[in-house]
Amino acid sequence: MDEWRHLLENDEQQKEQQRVDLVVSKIDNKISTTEREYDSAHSETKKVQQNYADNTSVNYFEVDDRIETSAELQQQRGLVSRLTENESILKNQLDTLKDLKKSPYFGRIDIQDDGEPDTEQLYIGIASFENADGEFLVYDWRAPISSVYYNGTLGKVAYETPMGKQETTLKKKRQFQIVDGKIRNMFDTNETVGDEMLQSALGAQNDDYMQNIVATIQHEQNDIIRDTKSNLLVVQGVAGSGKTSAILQRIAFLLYHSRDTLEADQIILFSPNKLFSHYISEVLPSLGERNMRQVTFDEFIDNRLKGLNVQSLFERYETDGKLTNQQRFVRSFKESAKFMDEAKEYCDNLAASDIYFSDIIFNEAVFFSKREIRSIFNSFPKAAKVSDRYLQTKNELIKRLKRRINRETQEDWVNDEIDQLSDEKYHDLLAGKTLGEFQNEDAERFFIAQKIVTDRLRVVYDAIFNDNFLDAYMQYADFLGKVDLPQNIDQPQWQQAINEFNSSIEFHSIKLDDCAPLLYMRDYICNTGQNNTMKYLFVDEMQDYSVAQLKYLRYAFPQTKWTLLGDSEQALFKDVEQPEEILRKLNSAFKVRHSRLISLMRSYRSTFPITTFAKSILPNGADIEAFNREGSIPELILSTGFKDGINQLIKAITGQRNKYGTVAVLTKNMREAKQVYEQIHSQTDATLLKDADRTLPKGVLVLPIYLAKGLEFDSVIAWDTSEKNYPDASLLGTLYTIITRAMHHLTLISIDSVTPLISDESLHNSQIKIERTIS
Ligand SMILES: Nc1ncnc2c1ncn2[C@@H]1O[C@H](COP(=O)(O)OP(=O)(O)OP(=O)(O)O)[C@@H](O)[C@H]1O
Repeated sequence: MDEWRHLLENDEQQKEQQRVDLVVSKIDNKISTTEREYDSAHSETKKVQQNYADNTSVNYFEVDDRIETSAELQQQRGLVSRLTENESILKNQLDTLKDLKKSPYFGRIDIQDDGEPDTEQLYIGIASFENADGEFLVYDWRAPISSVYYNGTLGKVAYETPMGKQETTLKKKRQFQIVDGKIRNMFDTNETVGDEMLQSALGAQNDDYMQNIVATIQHEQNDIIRDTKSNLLVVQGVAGSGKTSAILQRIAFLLYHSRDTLEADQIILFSPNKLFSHYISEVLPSLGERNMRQVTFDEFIDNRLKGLNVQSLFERYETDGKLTNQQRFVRSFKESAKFMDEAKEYCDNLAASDIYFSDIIFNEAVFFSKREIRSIFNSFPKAAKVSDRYLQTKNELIKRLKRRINRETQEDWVNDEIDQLSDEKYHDLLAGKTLGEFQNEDAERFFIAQKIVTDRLRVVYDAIFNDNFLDAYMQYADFLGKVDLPQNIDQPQWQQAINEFNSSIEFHSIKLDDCAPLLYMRDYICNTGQNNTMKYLFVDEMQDYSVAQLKYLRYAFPQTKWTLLGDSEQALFKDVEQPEEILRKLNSAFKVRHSRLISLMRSYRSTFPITTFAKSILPNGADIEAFNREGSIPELILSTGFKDGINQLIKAITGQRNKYGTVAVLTKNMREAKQVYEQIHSQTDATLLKDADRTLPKGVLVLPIYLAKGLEFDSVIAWDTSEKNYPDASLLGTLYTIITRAMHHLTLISIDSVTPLISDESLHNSQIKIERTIS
């Protein structure tokens, strides 16, 4: 009987292979024609570019000729950019076709619509592919019907289309693993996506880059990927549950779903660190899409507070010792939605006399005094919004500057300067004007004089344009002095916080908790800092953001739909907050309609024994579902003192390095990472990773956990999980995050007695293998 089934299966596989061969040959033909189109597009672009280059060097000094040339050049420039765009579209098509050729599809569904006599077979791959008659040989995984593959079990199924919900009957679901045009594996399944496929995807060794998960997307991940209705989508997912994978697939999905209205650079992702940005950078290109914008919160803030040394979240981890209760209250007040609301209210009610205007200085003298600026502000109706009055003040300052420029053109120094201009410089200043355009010589001279004075006074213009006439730091300090304090904060503690703010500003630096409210106040008064072109905003590791920071992002990107992802258990150096609580806070802070919380409880990254151990250290760990992948039990090495610990570490590294491509030694902070690195680098090929690093080398890596957020490694060694180093629950998230970076193997090294965060129960239940060194 078994033999009979085997023969049948073989027969089926042969038939499927024939189809793969056919599709591959059609893809091959398409590749050839696209290559020809690409070559001719490329030579066309080169020809036009050459022509453009030849033309830019002619007739430079004759004003009249230059105008003519410039119109012609503009036309050519437009042509070059159209041709380059066409060329890059063809190049993308070629890349996608080449990927398709290797593995044209990964799924097949057989469906039968009501009333139809036959079933239809649809094949699903990373992109669609049609034959010459317009028949789909491969359907894009994002097409409406493809959702059936990810969601449905056999029988009646429904799927969303642009025309509304459709129903059909799913008769068969088949999965393929096709490598270089050959079917390696195929099987029919009734599950969402069979476990065998997942096993093989997850069992692979870590790569430098994250892989797309298109062939094995799970049902609950599919909900995240295909959600187009929520304005605020919050994903709480346990470590390794595929949050990051799901949002990258979601971005690819959105780009497909709204391809006429959405561009990749209208999507922005806030990522936890620069290594992470690099790690995920290949997922979208592997799906044939361009990458979205990516930025870390630190980079974003740095860019907006130029000239100040902004404390990063990482510096905060490193420098903050244990906070007193009062310090914690101050921080959480500054990070709250209430504080931001108070800041807004303060700004809305500012009278002219309350605003900290600054003089605009030119050549060490006052050009516009703060008194003048304040009286301009005061001249606009008091009923108007402060930001409107401010904007009108800005416009008035620009008007006055222009008048000053016109007056200044009559001055002797300007005439002297014009007389000394070389012909070449003179023509440069005329840029774009023909001599005949001026009524007379005086008009021409006035035009040149205006240019010279404008150039000279550019600093004043820039000061107005960049809002330097508002002293945002003083304004913020004034707000700090006036805000209503919550009951739990003592006045002297608050005064100390104000003093600290003032003295750090004197040294051109600012603490992280002051950044969001200060920027918000400055931008809100000045009517700036808003980007209206972004349509989607994603925040990964949302538990690392304060509500105040998220509120500022909300202000900065007002037109965006939000997707926030995180894991409340992975909060570093702070207490855990429940996801429902986070959503409640965000809902009330943002006042959005259509918000949704999705929880992912299944963890895919680590082997079963590692996830089982990770669960055991969390109070609610039992809710986490471990994906069933075999592996060895995590090891705990109890060393006797630092020196012994380092010896054990070197031994563990050597053992792991024989088996795996990457072994990461993860520490609590940078200080420890440096200390460990110093001790081991002469005996291992270790690399110490720092804040600014953007790429992940292979081999042995030593890094603090905050740089490893969102990443994963074949083998992880957690450094010094001792009682001394992890004394209480405030470090539970840190330890949990370290443990869950491991894909295949986990070792913990503890100097003397182990942290109480690892319970006796897990030690006794053989969830971890203990080794003691003998001194
Ligand atoms: N459906 C899937 N198919 C194949 N692999 C998957 C799937 N879902 C997740 N994975 C794999 O599991 C690992 C963890 O995924 P990912 O990094 O997206 O999780 P995460 O929830 O963002 O993790 P963390 O919060 O711990 O950083 C990755 O290697 C990813 O490729």
